Amino acid sequence: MELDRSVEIAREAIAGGADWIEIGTPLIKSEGMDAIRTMRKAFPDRTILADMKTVDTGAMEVEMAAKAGADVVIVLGSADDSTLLDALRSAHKYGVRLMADLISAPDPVKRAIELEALGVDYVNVHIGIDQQMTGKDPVSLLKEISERVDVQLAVAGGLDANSAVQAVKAGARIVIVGGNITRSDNVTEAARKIRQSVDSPEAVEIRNVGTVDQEIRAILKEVSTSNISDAMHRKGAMKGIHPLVRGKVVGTAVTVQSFPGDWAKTVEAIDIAKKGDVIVIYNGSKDIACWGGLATLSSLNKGIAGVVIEGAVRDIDEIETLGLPIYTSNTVPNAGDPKGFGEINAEITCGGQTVKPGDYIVGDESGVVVIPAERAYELARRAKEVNKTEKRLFDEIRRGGTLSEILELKKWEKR
Ligand SMILES: O=C([C@H](O)CO)[C@H](O)[C@H](O)COP(=O)(O)O
Repeated sequence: MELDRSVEIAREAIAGGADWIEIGTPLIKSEGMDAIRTMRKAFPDRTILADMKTVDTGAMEVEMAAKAGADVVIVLGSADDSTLLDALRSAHKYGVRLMADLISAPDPVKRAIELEALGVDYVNVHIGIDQQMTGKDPVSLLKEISERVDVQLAVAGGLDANSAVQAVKAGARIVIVGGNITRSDNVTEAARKIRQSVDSPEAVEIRNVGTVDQEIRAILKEVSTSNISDAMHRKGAMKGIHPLVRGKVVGTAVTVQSFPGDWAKTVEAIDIAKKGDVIVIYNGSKDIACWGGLATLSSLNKGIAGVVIEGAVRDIDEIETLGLPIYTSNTVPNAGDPKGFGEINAEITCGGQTVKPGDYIVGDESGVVVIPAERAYELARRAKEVNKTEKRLFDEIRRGGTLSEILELKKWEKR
């Protein structure tokens, strides 16, 4: 099934204008050389690129890929020269071309010059998927390398219609696109967009993604708390906190440590919070409210994005009319008194999660997740990848079949 799905995705990508089919390393690891054989058979006229990521026994791995039907084989650029030279001998013997991949090479510019001298057919300027999640992209490196070598350059690393144009302008002859085509819910359309932008770069308007914070917020608005929790290896979700008023919340935390029934700090936090912040409160009592309608209206006046409370809320009818998204563990009619104990913007625990001021908080109909500020960009990007994969799966299930069939659940159960 894994292979059937890949063939189908490749077919849809070709319909959108893809020239080459790259067989990615994960598919090769999962299915072995059969992945190459199957693609060769399905697409006899296409160039098949086998991403072997060979780091040793260059000759043997190139031979295997060539005999299975590859036209171009990827060897790691950071492999020893002896591996590259033997891979080249094998490539010449079996009539395939060699692409050296600069992924994680310590000095990629120097290595590109060396690889050209060794005689590889292509050098791939590649930022790996994990590196992409930390904000790296291949285009600036590509510019630098293209000024120093004449060998044909390929580029890969999270490219979309926008960055593919920049890559072509920076000197790429081959544009390798993975997730932005294969995980799309409309593979043909996604491939067509990339094709158009590569063919007519002048027609593409280069968009500005803004500050890192703006980019994080924009991505988090697109994804769900479930996507984020998956990206965090199932962590990050608050326990026992549920949506009270419908609506999505994305913002940075202003934290409040307060004590049962004491609503002074919870309300003072509204004055400290800035537009777009989320107030996150630990109150410690599910039986006395520390938040109500007047606090909610005050929050709306300040542009606060939402409120998360481990504790109790009252004035629910008013709050529903006001519409500020609130997540809480309980509702009661009775409030306590403003005594002034507690702290604003200290590290707290809310819903079983540690929350620091400035952490990103996302709430939706499923609940609330906390994203540590120092990993927010990476986790937002990873959540976006989860979201893309799910969209693709939705599309496949809509065509018929079931989730376990499509994922081959039985095959991948732990043994
Ligand atoms: O080579 C790749 C990666 O290392 C996993 O094997 C990808 O095919 C390559 O990065 C292209 O995919 P995207 O980065 O998702 O465009």
